[in-house]
Amino acid sequence: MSEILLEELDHVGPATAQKLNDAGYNSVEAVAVASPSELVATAEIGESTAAKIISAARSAADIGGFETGDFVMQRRMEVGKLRTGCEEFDELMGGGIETQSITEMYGEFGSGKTQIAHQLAVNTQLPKEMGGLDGSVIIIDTENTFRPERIEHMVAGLSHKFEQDFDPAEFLKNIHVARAYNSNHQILLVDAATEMANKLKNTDKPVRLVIVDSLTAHFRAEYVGRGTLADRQQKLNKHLHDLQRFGDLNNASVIVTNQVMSKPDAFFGDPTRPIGGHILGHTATFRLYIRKSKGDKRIVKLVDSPCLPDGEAVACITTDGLCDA
Ligand SMILES: Nc1ncnc2c1ncn2[C@@H]1O[C@H](COP(=O)(O)OP(=O)(O)OP(=O)(O)O)[C@@H](O)[C@H]1O
Repeated sequence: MSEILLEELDHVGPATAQKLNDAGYNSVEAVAVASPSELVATAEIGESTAAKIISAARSAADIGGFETGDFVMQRRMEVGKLRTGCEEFDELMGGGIETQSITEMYGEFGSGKTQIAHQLAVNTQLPKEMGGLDGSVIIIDTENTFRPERIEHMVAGLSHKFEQDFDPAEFLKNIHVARAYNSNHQILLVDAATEMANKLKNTDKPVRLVIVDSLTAHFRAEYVGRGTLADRQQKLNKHLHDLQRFGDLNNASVIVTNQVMSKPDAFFGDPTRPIGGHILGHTATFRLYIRKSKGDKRIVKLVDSPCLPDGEAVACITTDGLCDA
């Protein structure tokens, strides 16, 4: 990320910098990739000023351009796989949840998205030979669903599974949780996450997982009605790009949850369509549709992945956490 502040750009005075900040454009990069009409609408500045600001931001920003295939290959070779605790689920994902990718879990209320997210927050901390990423975790919690007790249960579950004494307190110490109070706050927390990740970068527990649970709840509550759809998608899109960048820079997995509409008759179209619609579909690299089955069983369906066949896995959610059915 560039060290240059917005107010240091040509054509940006303190008042405009403040407006841009309030609208969620808090870095030179964010402005550089915005469109003039976006800035006009959100920061209340004229079209020609907007264009000048964007052009200044583009010259100043540290925006990645082209890179050679061997470099891309090298980065791909560093991709880690985070095991879920359920073998069938891991197989479905080609060995586990990938780092440097966004994995979206969508499903109805109570389908188990938050439970799986908790389990991944625990597993990430395990050493690689146990299926973890030897890292720490950042959770952006939008609905107050993080439960430290569940982490304790799941760590106890791992102790049974690996016949080894894991200390739940140690696991809790490596999970950094922030409540997001609205969508703008949620977007800003990715910057805070970047700061945290930079701090932990050279420790023995660098950040290897970021969870946004729920990705879409605030956006859905704040942008109501068809007229606001474009704005909502634009903001969500920016947020997802920030998250993807975070994943790339930190070799971290990004998990986002998304509730699907549960009252089919109240909406148009397929009731199981996730809320973010098209933009989310194209940005999330792996999309998992989670649904409840009999008892504690859950069906995990992989939907359009770039390099894996679509398919389904059955997993169980128990007090000890996620396990084989
Ligand atoms: N301690 C536990 N032991 C066993 N199962 C549990 C436990 N806690 C929660 N569950 C299971 O997880 C379900 C809740 O799942 P979860 O909160 O992950 O849903 P969600 O998909 O995140 O829903 P929402 O969209 O409302 O956030 C419960 O209905 C229950 O079946």
